[in-house]
Amino acid sequence: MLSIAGSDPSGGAGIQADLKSIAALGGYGMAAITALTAQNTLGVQAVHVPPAAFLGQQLDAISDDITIDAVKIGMLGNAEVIHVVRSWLEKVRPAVVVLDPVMVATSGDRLLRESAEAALLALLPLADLITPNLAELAILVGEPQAQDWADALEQGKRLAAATGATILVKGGHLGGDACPDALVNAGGLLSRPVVEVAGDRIPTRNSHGTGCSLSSGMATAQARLGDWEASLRQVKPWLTGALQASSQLEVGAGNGPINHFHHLQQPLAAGEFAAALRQATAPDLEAIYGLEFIRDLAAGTLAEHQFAYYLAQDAIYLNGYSRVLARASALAPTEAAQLFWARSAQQCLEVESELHRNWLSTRSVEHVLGPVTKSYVDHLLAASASGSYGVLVAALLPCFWLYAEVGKTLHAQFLEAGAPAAHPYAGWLRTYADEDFAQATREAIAMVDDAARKASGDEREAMVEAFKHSSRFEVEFFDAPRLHA
Ligand SMILES: Nc1ncnc2c1ncn2[C@@H]1O[C@H](COP(=O)(O)OP(=O)(O)O)[C@@H](O)[C@H]1O
Ligand SMILES: Cc1ncc(COP(=O)(O)OP(=O)(O)O)c(N)n1
Repeated sequence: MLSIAGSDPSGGAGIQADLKSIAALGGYGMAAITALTAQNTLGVQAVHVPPAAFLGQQLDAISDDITIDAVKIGMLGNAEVIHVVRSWLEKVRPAVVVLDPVMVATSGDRLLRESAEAALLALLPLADLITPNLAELAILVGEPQAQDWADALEQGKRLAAATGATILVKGGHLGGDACPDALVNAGGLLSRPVVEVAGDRIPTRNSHGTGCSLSSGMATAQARLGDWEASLRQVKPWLTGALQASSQLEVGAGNGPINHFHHLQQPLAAGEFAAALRQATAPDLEAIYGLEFIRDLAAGTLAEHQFAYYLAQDAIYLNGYSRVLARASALAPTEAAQLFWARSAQQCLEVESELHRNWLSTRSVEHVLGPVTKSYVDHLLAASASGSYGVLVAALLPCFWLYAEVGKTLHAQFLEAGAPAAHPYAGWLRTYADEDFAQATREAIAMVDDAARKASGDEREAMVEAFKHSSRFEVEFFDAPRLHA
């Protein structure tokens, strides 16, 4: 499979996207470079088109030696380059030619000189499949850009009639929840003149290189299947999955790339997921240490009514938390995990009753569900209703992890200060840094890590989200006495 296209050094579009797409769909990728761009996810900063004759040499070097099953043509840059590609196509006549008439990047930067549009038009009849986006389709038929899908299909029909090629009309730049694509050819090449393949619109900014990836994916699939409809039915779901999984990549600050290899997920090493969660929670841990409540608790200057509010909310929270722990036990995949979560649920209830017995019985405080406690428990209940064991235990983890870390730090500070007996919260600070709880926290982390290693990519993403939400609630929970006591 040969891509004749421009280079995108940020790896999202151009030949870099083409080679990834070809490999992802099982082809062997080759690339003849038409132009160099300096671009990233924010836009194109510069374009350099090397002498067109050198492109001719690249193309000849490939076709003189290697059988080419299919060609995808992308960015061409100028009329001289188009001329070289045209001569080479006429000479070699590859079995499959897909032409993505790249003119302007989504960022608005030109990738084809305006003066070369006529030369591009003349190249179109040499293609088997042309894959314009809505703006390119409009230019190629010399009309204003289609405002809806029906108009786009009509323009596709006119371009098919003018070129004799099959047109892949793309719904990427339409609004709405759906994102259809359609093959258009009235010449009897398809089962119907318009073959539409429906698709959901993925709500993401990471659409850099979708057009490149679709066209090279279509060329790769067509070389194997010899059927445009079957090719689109294979490539479109793959592309949708790549858009869906694009957030896993976190490349750049603008329109990021799609995740071409989403279906070949790398197995996670033991501890890798937990390490990523630890990193994700670092800002929340910092935020907790910066809270007035924590600083005053450590210094012994915390107002008693705030402490009492915290204890009362903790008791209410632990009751809800215990129920969700019991649900984790019910969903657990192994007996060891089932036992661990069930034991944790029981211990949680014991801590709750200890709170009432030893800490709350002597204080006058309202036992009313506070707003943060409610939101936090609601979030845990939603995670438990998700039906995913991984998502549920990821949501449960920050209560173990952040509490254990904060407890260890406050306890160490208390000891460093000589464990002053006159400290008003000495009794409470001594209970922090309990080794049994630290051990349970290590086990909970290992259980979440293990669940992530067995989870699908989507489920892992949902686990990270659930964990981050709970982690944020931990900050809010420690800050709630200041706001609501
Ligand atoms: N948000 C999205 N969700 C799902 N599919 C999309 C989305 N954006 C683009 N696509 C798909 O990506 C491919 C490229 O479409 P498009 O964005 O219109 O082209 P280009 O990248 O050339 O501007 C098409 O298959 C289109 O349906
Ligand atoms: C070198 C290069 N070629 C093509 C494009 C355009 O990519 P495309 O997939 O059409 O869409 P956007 O990346 O513009 O969203 C490019 N940017 N660079």
